[in-house]
Amino acid sequence: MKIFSEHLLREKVAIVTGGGTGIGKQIAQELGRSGAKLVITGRRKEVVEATMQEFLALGIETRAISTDIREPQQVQRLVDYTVESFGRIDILVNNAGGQFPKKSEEISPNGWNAVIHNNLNGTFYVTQAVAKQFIKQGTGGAITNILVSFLHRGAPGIAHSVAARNGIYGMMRTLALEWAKHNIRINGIGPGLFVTEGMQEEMASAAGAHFIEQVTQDVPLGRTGKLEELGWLVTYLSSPAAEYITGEFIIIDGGNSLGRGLTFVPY
Ligand SMILES: CCCCC/C=C/C(=O)SCCNC(=O)CCNC(=O)[C@H](O)C(C)(C)COP(=O)(O)OP(=O)(O)OC[C@H]1O[C@@H](n2cnc3c(N)ncnc32)[C@H](O)[C@@H]1OP(=O)(O)O
Ligand SMILES: NC(=O)C1=CN([C@@H]2O[C@H](COP(=O)(O)OP(=O)(O)OC[C@H]3O[C@@H](n4cnc5c(N)ncnc54)[C@H](OP(=O)(O)O)[C@@H]3O)[C@@H](O)[C@H]2O)C=CC1
Repeated sequence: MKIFSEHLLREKVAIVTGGGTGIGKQIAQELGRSGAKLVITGRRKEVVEATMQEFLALGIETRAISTDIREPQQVQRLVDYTVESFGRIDILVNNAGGQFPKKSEEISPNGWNAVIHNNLNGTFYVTQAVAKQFIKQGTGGAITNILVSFLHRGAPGIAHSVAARNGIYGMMRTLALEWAKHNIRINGIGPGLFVTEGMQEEMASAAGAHFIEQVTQDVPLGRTGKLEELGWLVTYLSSPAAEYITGEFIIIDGGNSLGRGLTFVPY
């Protein structure tokens, strides 16, 4: 379904980290269908290049480059490549990330650091490099961080990831204040359960075959999310329609984080 005009983001240039797979791919596609030129990135070159070919076939102007967001030099290369390709940057989606489920008493120091480094440090490196380009351009820009629905509630089994995402949340609120004078907006969204290959490999395989069914039972709207629903939300936040929104966190989880509600209903 097409919600937004193909002209909404015309002449805008967007970087999507982790844009070769799953949620990032769908967000990139929706930004592209709304007129943005795309640079998609991830560690696996063959994955981002295959996705680029799919987007080019849809008529979306796309470039792909491999980047490990944990490496500041590679991140700067991503920014330089985007500016060389399209002349500017207007939109950043920090989607790359993830974790492995593990009881907290069993997470090794190295495992803890790996998840913090990938999610929190990596997101800062990309955000800082792109914001410097926004400031240089004098155009402002829109940044959206893909966080998790249980950011404030907590989630047993992934303490490292919840800690890292809360770190991003604190960073995001601070940068919204610091960079408002440059008209840089920075927001976050918290997806509930969206079925992707990555999610199934990392979460469902560790948590058991019924993980998805079990989580879905707790979702008031009775289903998992559709990937395009994330694409629409990020497109909105990246667009002029959201020009007065910054530092905000929006949960998109079918009501899952509301819990089951009161068991007593007064009617
Ligand atoms: C209700 C809603 C639920 C929704 C929940 C959310 C779902 C999602 O987020 S879906 C996203 C799916 N994709 C991912 O999660 C990607 C996951 N992978 C990564 O992000 C990275 O691979 C990494 C950060 C987890 C690890 O990166 P890396 O630094 O390359 O890892 P190393 O191999 O060097 O290992 C370092 C350290 O971490 C331990 N470790 C790594 N993976 C695992 C694992 N799967 N299980 C257990 N431990 C792991 C590894 O053992 C190392 O520690 P030491 O052994 O102590 O050296
Ligand atoms: N699916 C879900 O239900 C939910 C997902 N999320 C979050 O949404 C995001 C996308 O998840 P999803 O699409 O499901 O899973 P994926 O595993 O498909 O997405 C992770 C993406 O991030 C990229 N990536 C990971 N580490 C790095 C790195 N160091 N440098 C560059 N790219 C990296 C991966 O590419 P590569 O391996 O090639 O580097 C991959 O494209 C993640 O941050 C996830 O935690 C949040 C809530 C729920």
